[in-house]
Amino acid sequence: MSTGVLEDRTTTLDESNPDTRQPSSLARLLPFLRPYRWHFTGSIVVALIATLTGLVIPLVLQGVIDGPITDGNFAGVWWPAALVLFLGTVDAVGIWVRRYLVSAPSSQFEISARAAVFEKLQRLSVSAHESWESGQLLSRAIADLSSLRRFVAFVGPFIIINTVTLIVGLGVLFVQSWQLGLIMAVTSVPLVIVCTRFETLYRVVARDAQDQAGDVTTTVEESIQGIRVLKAFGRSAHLSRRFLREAATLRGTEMKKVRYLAIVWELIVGIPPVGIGVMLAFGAYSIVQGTMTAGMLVAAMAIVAFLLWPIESFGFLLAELNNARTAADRYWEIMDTPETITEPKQPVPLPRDIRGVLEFRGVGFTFPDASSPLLTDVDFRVEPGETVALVGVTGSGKTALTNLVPRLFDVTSGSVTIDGVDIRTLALADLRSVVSVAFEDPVLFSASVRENIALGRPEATDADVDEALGIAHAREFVETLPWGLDTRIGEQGMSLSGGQRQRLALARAVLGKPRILVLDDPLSALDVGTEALVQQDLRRVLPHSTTVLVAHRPSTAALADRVLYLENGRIVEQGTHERLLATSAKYRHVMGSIDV
Ligand SMILES: Nc1ncnc2c1ncn2[C@@H]1O[C@H](COP(=O)(O)OP(=O)(O)OP(=O)(O)O)[C@@H](O)[C@H]1O
Repeated sequence: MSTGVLEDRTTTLDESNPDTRQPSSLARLLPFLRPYRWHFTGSIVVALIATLTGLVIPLVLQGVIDGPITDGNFAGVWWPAALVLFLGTVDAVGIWVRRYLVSAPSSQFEISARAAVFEKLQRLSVSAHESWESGQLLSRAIADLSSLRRFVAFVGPFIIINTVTLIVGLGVLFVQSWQLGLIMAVTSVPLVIVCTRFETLYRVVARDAQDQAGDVTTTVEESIQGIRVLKAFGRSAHLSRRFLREAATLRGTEMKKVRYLAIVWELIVGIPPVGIGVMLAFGAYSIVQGTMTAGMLVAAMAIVAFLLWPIESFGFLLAELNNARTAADRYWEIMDTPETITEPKQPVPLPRDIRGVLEFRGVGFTFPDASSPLLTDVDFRVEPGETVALVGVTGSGKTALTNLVPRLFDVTSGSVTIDGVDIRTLALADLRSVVSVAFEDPVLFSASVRENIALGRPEATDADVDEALGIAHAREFVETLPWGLDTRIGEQGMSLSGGQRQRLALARAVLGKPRILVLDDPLSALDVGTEALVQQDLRRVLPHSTTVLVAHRPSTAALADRVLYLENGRIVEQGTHERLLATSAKYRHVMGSIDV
């Protein structure tokens, strides 16, 4: 896959001007939370009540010191002690209720956002997928969404809770003694400056770290998928070095994050004691002067001690806020990718009793990232029951042409029609219900043989599946599998040979005798004997469909009623296989016949 887009994406955040980031990427997630708005509001209210009860304790302390203790009345301590116990219980219950209220909704948020990104990936065109590295997609769909869940469950609420706690605490301090409140407020100014600066710096490294984690995921994923090639070519060590290099880069960025965090923590933890010292000195002086009671000073100190955690937690909360913002930016980069293969606004219904006349009319096609057209003025018509083979040198555009029929790509000029209807005006589900495809590289999923074959037609009966297996000459080997049709194959199941996989992909394509069949060199991995057997049966079923068949071998081309010879994206010759063999030197060359 291309790396260019990754490079583009890692630089979408202009480091010199961090404000180029979409400011509302987190706010755009609110619709996911709307169904649980009362849970989240309730959890914040409960947490606020629980936290603010803690602020009452210093006032109780003041009452005890200036009252019963000063008066030597020990019996007067019981009620305040019971009150403190009650406030502590309220705090503990509040913590539990808050967690109870947010845990299920925040997990549900993660699931919904992940489902939305998965659906978006399904809707995105093949070209969009080709422009993203798979690891980047994985890290966005998995790690970034976990970071967002932490944000909605914990970080976001606590930014609100701690801010309110600080404001209320400062207010109580001002009411107690405006001088002590002022000292505390002045001490907060450097903290605000530190936090703002930290926020700006951390945002850039947070983005780098998340992109680099995507690179590492890509390398791991590629090394697992390509393990055979890597081993066969002895390149495992090379990939290990790449992995270690990327992991080291990521480690460097993570260490940078830790350094920023350490500095900010140091300042956040270090600055308040200066204020506390000044407050203590002022308080002691005031007590001596008789303008403040000992209880007032103890209460003020207890309030400041109570506010230390909300202050200190801001370093961590701001770091998490930035991780979440970057995660949200990266999430919306996927969600905002334009969908190029779209449903028509008002789909034309499929013609009743569809015949399956497939026509390419003046078709031109250029890949989205290519500078010149691949296909030019391609005109041909395939009648129902007819089989047309596409032949041409490698890279001449045969696969690209077949991809236009199920709209994996859209034509850039001209049109492709089925029974005279432009396929772009049909609903995608309708189009794909009449077009069946077998790709050159047969992809099987982690599922049973039956599920793999009935992928496009889940309603297919056992008899349909059996017939398709028969046509692809796959019945025998499927019967030898441990659980027959129910054997799990694909990535996490039984390994099959290339020819077996290809036959299952062919069975999947011919299942239910589709109106239009697109086969990209479907027999290339079969031995000559098996190929001959499959061809015999294919010959029997092809007349039921309109078939476009990419052929590299004479035996495959011979299945077709007509052959189109592609050169530089144009059809330059056409006729029956035999006629082209007899008349075209180019054709004979491509078919591997000795030129005469
Ligand atoms: N996604 C893409 N973006 C840009 N160019 C592409 C893309 N996919 C394929 N190409 C280029 O388009 C050209 C035609 O590719 P295509 O796969 O259609 O050839 P083909 O005739 O089927 O070849 P083969 O016989 O080797 O299968 C090639 O030069 C290929 O590099």
